[in-house]
Amino acid sequence: MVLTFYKYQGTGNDFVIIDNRESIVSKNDTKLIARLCDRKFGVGADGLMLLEKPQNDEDDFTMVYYNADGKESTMCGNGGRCLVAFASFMGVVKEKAVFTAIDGKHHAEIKDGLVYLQMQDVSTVEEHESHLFLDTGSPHHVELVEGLKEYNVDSVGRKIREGAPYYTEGTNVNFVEQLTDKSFLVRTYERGVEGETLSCGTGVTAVALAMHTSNKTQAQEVDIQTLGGDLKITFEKEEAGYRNVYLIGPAKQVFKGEIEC
Ligand SMILES: N[C@H](CCC[C@H](N)C(=O)O)C(=O)O
Repeated sequence: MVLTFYKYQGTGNDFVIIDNRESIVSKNDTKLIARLCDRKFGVGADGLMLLEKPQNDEDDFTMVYYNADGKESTMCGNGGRCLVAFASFMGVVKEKAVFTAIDGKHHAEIKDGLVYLQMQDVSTVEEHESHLFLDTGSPHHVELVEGLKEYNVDSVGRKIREGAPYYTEGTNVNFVEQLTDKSFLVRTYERGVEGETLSCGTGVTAVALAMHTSNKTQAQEVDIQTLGGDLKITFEKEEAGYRNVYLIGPAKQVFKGEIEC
């Protein structure tokens, strides 16, 4: 079968996207999905998304996300932004979108060439001695480090991801360096890619909320620099946690292709 796919990237986090509204790809074909994400034997990507038919009247579409290992995973923030851009490119939506992903309903808007993606509310931010932990649709361990540019993200990130208390379930690991009173540099070891990615959307969202929780910033609009580009996170602090959390940034189509599979 010849499969048409689209390659997108959001601040360097890259994805294969397939319009699967006619169910050409079976949702549990782990082997095919891992092959498509393979950077030597396939297209190559950090993850893959299927654009699926909506499951209810309010939604425009459904998002299904897979890590590069071919297994369905939790929410992908950069992937969600890319899927909204793809849905607009395909004429499924104009500049506003409502869709359901594994962590629930999301509203999004394309404005001034950027995709604004509303993330789920976050009710709990765990504060530990050396780090913070929270779930922004995917699990995130967040720790401040010095000299982040030279830091060995891959090996230290892997140890944390595999060790206590995460073990097999794992977590994403975000290393942070404060730049100003409302901006940070972030590098992320991403679960399921099992390596550093150029950026991680749910990760930078977690960092922004963690830095606010630990009083490193009082701002409710935080700028994050990643190796793949710049993202902005806006949010409202409420009694217990955070709401109206938005992940804002670019999402670009790199190429369209066909692959025999
Ligand atoms: N690999 C992550 C999901 C994708 C996260 C990242 N690509 C993002 O933009 O949020 C996990 O298994 O938790």
